[in-house]
Amino acid sequence: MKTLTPDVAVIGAGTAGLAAYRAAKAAGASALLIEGGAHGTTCARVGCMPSKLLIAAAEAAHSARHTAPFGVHVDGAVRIDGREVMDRVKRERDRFVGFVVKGVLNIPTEDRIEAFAKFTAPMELLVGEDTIVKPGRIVIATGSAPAVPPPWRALGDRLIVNDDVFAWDDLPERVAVFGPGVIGLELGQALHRLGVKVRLFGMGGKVGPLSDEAVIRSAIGIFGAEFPFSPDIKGSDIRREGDEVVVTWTEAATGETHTERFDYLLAATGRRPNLGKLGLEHSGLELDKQGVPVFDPATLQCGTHPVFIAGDVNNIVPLLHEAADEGKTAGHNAAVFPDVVAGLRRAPISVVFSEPQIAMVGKRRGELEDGCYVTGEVDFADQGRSRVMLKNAGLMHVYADVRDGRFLGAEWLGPRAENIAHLLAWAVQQRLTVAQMLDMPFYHPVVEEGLRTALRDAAAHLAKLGAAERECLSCEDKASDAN
Ligand SMILES: Cc1cc2nc3c(=O)[nH]c(=O)nc-3n(C[C@H](O)[C@H](O)[C@H](O)COP(=O)(O)OP(=O)(O)OC[C@H]3O[C@@H](n4cnc5c(N)ncnc54)[C@H](O)[C@@H]3O)c2cc1C
Ligand SMILES: NC(=O)c1ccc[n+]([C@@H]2O[C@H](COP(=O)([O-])OP(=O)(O)OC[C@H]3O[C@@H](n4cnc5c(N)ncnc54)[C@H](O)[C@@H]3O)[C@@H](O)[C@H]2O)c1
Repeated sequence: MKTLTPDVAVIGAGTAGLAAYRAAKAAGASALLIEGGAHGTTCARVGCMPSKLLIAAAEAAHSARHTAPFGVHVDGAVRIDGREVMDRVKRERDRFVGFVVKGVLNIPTEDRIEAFAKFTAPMELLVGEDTIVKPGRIVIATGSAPAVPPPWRALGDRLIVNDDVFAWDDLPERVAVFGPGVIGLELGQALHRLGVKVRLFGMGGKVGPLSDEAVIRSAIGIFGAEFPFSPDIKGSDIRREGDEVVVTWTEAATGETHTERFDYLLAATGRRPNLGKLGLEHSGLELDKQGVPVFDPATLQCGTHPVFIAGDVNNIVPLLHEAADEGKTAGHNAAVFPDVVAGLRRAPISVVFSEPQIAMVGKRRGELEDGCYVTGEVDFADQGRSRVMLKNAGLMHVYADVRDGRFLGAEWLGPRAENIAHLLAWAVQQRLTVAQMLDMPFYHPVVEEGLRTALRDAAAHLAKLGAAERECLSCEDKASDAN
């Protein structure tokens, strides 16, 4: 048995772990990076990048099929070669993974171990079978994994998750996608556009990360018009017959029961932190009800222990740029412990790469208190530039503080949302008011003119408020931490 005593041990060489390792080293600590699975990060191997590659192929197919309204006709069938689609997805994915792996291989060999780590005592890790690590500080950056309802395991190899999709050599014929969250929506729509027979199933009528009911209704209408979408089912029965998955479900809205057969069930029903095999019961850390160590979201420190937790595993905001920021905070704080500092927290931003795209910035509608904000709206159906491009679908809601007109956040689906989301997130971070945003330039004709319509609508609502409504003493605290 070998014993190592680095200043900092980082468990997990994903986006957060790599950032933590680099930050710890930059702050002058010795650091050990421990990776139990494949190098290359979730984002590059089975997450952000392969999903966007699949979506890009789907967009190409969709565009090719929808030229006629412009008077442009593609004579002959649009043919999708599933093998070629998957070949490009995997080739390009491997290229992205290759860059990450190259970066890992540049880390000195004495600074990395390839084996799973688990706590055997507070501040003691067993790594693999023959190494004990007794570090001064620990960063937990073990990421997350799909949360699959246990009864579905009976489907055997007909049950798949996102990782399996990106291992396909060819596209299947029929896939039941469960979970209309971010992953289910992105992959479900892409597969549909690539000619796979898809039905997207949800429970409770939610879509993606949206919390604004009007925007959710718009999303259900738009996606439901494009592919079979059952956003709110109850009483489903899922079983395997031969190589088929047979799904029987009841639509909550109509009470109608249906049965359909598929080749696979893709579980996109959420993700949960990778903590199960970490031996946290030996760590001395206080755990919350979900079994996640209790930690300070600013410093990422777990209680008063010299242990930090970063990335998807802490379940704050499971997004790539957040994992990178948190990794940096955790690694730096581990190196300088006990002089820990609050890390950078940027304005919230998230984008779903469906079409239309969904985006959210700043405060979600569900986080705002009634009476404390006004809503400005634009429907993209009549928005000039969107109509020109025949991308005129979607609804945007922007929220502004009743007291000072400060822009609080937005939820929407619509064209070019990935770009507009950045303008708006920057506005949130700069604490701009709606009036200040309306003083900024808007070119013509651009989709951003739709945003201006929503901001003008919010400004009009603000102008109508009386002095008492503006005072809104009840929402003082909520609004002050809107950033
Ligand atoms: C399909 C999909 C699409 C996505 N698309 C986007 C997107 O478009 N934009 C976006 O911002 N985010 C997206 N995400 C989310 C993003 O991928 C994650 O937020 C990010 O990868 C999290 O990084 P991480 O470092 O926390 O975890 P990971 O990259 O998963 O790293 C954790 C590492 O820890 C290792 N590990 C686990 N347990 C142990 C142990 N006990 N010992 C040693 N090592 C261990 C794992 O093997 C893994 O390598 C997507 C996710 C998925 C699944
Ligand atoms: N574009 C992006 O930035 C991007 C893309 C993919 C993933 N991600 C990250 O990955 C995280 C996980 O994504 P996800 O889509 O797995 O989770 P999610 O939490 O976004 O969605 C899970 C969905 O599954 C539904 N659900 C749960 N159990 C169900 C059941 N039995 N039947 C039907 N529906 C059920 C939930 O109601 C929810 O709508 C996201 O929160 C996001 O942070 C980001």
